[in-house]
Amino acid sequence: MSADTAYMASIWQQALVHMKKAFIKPLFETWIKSTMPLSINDNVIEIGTPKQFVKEWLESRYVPIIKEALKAAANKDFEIVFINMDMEEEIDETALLNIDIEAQIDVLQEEQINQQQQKENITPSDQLSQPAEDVDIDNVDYLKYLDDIGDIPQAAALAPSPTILETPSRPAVPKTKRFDQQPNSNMPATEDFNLNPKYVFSTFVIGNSNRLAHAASLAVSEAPAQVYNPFFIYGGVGLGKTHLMHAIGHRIRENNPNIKVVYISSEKFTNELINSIISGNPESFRQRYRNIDVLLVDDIQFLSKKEHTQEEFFHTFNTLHEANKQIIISSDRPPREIQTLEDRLRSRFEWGLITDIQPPDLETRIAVLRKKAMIESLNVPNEVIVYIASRIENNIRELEGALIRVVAYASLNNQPIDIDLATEALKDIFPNGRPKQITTELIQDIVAGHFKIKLEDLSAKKRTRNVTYPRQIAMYLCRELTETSLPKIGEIFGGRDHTTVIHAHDKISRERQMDAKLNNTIKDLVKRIES
Ligand SMILES: Nc1ncnc2c1ncn2[C@@H]1O[C@H](COP(=O)(O)OP(=O)(O)OP(=O)(O)O)[C@@H](O)[C@H]1O
Repeated sequence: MSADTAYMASIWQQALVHMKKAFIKPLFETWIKSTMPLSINDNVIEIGTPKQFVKEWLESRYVPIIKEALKAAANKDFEIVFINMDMEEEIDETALLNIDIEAQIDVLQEEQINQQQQKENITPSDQLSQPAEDVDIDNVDYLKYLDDIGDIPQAAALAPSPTILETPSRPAVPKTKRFDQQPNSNMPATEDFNLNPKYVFSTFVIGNSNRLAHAASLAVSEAPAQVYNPFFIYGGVGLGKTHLMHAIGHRIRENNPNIKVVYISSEKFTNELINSIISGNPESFRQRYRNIDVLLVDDIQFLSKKEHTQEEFFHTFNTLHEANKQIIISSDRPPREIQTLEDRLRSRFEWGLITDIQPPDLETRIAVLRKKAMIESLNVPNEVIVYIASRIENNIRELEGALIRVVAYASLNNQPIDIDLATEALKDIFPNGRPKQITTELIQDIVAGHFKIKLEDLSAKKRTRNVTYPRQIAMYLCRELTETSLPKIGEIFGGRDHTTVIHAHDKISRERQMDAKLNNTIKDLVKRIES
């Protein structure tokens, strides 16, 4: 054992002792014990995790506690880099998550008891001091409001109310002890707006780009208003935000059919508000949205510039949140980037959990298409699936659209689905025709050319940065763009171990999120590889 390794092992052992005290037992046993220290270098320690989702979960939630334990052990501050080791053993993600939820609920319950105790000590004068922003909604000038043309969405202005749909029936799961809210009784329980029966958890494909959003959505649906409230999901067009919101709505209703779940887009919210004002009955609107248990508002970015709708939504938000009702919001960008969103609304969105969905990697895009084909009982050859998935990167709606187009084309022409038919059916979308075969050799060639190094350097033993960096990028691209296995990639790059490939992939994925220049270089390389 080298001196560094011995030092690292000793620090980690001591840090574990601190963490054992800091975490409750089930959390320690499930999340921390499965990790291991990999390397230590000045003030950076690399910690291996058995799976990607463990890495993401630790990164997003427990870094401060682990850092504190390391500081207590080594008497200095460490930066932690988590590395997914992709271990073979199966880990039940949902079980881990549940343990986490249980632990959080314990903490929350404790907090609630503390708050209750504090409330009981509040003096009457304390209760009178309202926050300055709590404006009386009844004093809003609605004539001015109607003049405020910016509040009327163009295409859908004054649209009728959303259709009322039932959620698909599944035997009701007995109410868990955590889900102890009293459902609101002012509205029939069946009044669930627009929950699409196809958007459920079982049809949602989990990948690196949406794993955290999915895990948090599950947590919210199992313990509404108790873990993350509000829950804010953001991400680009067609990446599954609406799907996840509906899935939460369905799951909550499956667990308790009496819960009133309302899904609405922010445009419809605006339209309904305007309709209620025109018909002289704004109170009915307020009653409708303030007497529910779970409010799902999609595409909240459309409220930007709509001051009065924001005002109304602010009060709806407050009423529901104070009554301990769950609020779930989606947007195409994080709250701080929604222009002209009032600060008080923005800060409320930041009370809970904000999570994002990124564009899916190739693996996830293939899995989405396979799942879609399976659900619709479509017999689509793998090469056609890979062809579509490698061409549409940023939008799952478009990905599904392309698949449907190919299937329809085959059916109309009464031809079997193969790569030639797919090329023909999609020629307007992919004018370049047949896809080029992406090989590890092609990737190596393009990367070496870009970095002006010799092709052999990528598989040589050299460890200078001008070679290791391109090598890591090339390994990353081989993993992203080809279906070559990890050991095979290691072998191609000079007989390296598969853990080196995992490390390279992890490092470049992480750095590309923080380094715009690297991100652009990779996009550029991908374009050249695929063109
Ligand atoms: N991970 C996924 N697994 C399976 N299907 C998915 C996934 N993500 C998205 N989809 C599908 O892609 C389509 C678009 O998803 P969705 O409407 O949820 O996107 P969105 O992010 O809300 O987009 P927008 O910003 O346009 O509102 C839907 O048919 C949805 O079922």
